[in-house]
Amino acid sequence: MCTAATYKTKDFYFGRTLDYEFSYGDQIVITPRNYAFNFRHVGDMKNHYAIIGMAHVAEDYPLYYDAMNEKGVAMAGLNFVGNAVYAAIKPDVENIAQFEFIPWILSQCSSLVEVRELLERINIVNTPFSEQLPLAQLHWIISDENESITVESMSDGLHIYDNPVGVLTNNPPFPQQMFQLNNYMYLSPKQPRNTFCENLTLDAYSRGMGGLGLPGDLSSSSRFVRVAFTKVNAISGESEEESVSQFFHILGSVDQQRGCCEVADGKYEITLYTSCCNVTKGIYYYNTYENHQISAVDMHVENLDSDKMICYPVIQGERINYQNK
Ligand SMILES: C[C@H](CCC(=O)NCCS(=O)(=O)O)[C@H]1CC[C@H]2[C@@H]3[C@H](O)C[C@@H]4C[C@H](O)CC[C@]4(C)[C@H]3C[C@H](O)[C@]12C
Repeated sequence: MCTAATYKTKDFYFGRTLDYEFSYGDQIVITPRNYAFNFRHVGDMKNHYAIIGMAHVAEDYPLYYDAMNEKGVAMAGLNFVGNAVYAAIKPDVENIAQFEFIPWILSQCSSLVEVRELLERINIVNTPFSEQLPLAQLHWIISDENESITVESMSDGLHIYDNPVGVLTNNPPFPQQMFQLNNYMYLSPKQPRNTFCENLTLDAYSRGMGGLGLPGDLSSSSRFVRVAFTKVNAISGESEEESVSQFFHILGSVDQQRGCCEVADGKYEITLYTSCCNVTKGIYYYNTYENHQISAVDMHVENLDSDKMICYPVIQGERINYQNK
């Protein structure tokens, strides 16, 4: 399971949890403007917008999971198992392999308006990266500071949905996820009033009772409602520290602890990492299951005119701040 969310204070923030039972070996990867992307079916792109995100690197190629570009567009791929279907190659369209989708969009779009234009000509195709790294069944959230969309490639074609709540999890398809929010419109951060029966004396005996009924389990539809409720009600100061901290708290509402979601005998899904992109400033923040300290990589500290990928290892291991030794 995975969850993605957007958040706006003074700057625009975008991030995700990546939940799985093992890591593919991830790094924070910057592809500067002159790193050549060799797209399988549409040829080479020698220069483009710079990109930073979490990726698995194979054959000197960044297989991004989530990323943003220097122009303020961000996107993430989340599992969509059993529903994602990629097309065969077609003439007169831009055939982009599933693993190329993030670089294709982020290398050339400076806004969601441009993303929508590019998506009119795209065909997401079923070309695998390699035998060892076959197709991943994903859907995507793409955002700038003004709007978000969800992209789902299914057996009946490519769907592009407005995503007015700015969150995404996994199955079922996005329209069903949005529809179920109707069931929770009574939820509120305020204390409830007794509308049950005026002749009964009912007591709001605990704080937080306006949220009674918010689903607490780890299923993707429950996480969708929970992170949506948390995100739309979350209040933060405008400073970078307050905003980043609040963003991690929002995704903390759907954090997965080892042992609570068994995926095979003795194998458990956990939140391997949580990311928070300051999309306005190009800073990639993250923490991991084993390291709660927030680490960051700022793309603008690097030479973004380079033609070589720049990689930073994910820092693991808890760093505990002893106060008396
Ligand atoms: C497993 C990840 C998704 C996590 C997730 O959504 N879990 C939910 C599980 S479930 O639905 O609830 O069952 C996905 C997100 C991005 C994926 C990676 C990226 O797409 C990049 C490449 C793409 C290659 O085709 C396969 C390897 C890969 C390196 C992918 C491996 C894996 O499928 C990743 C890491």
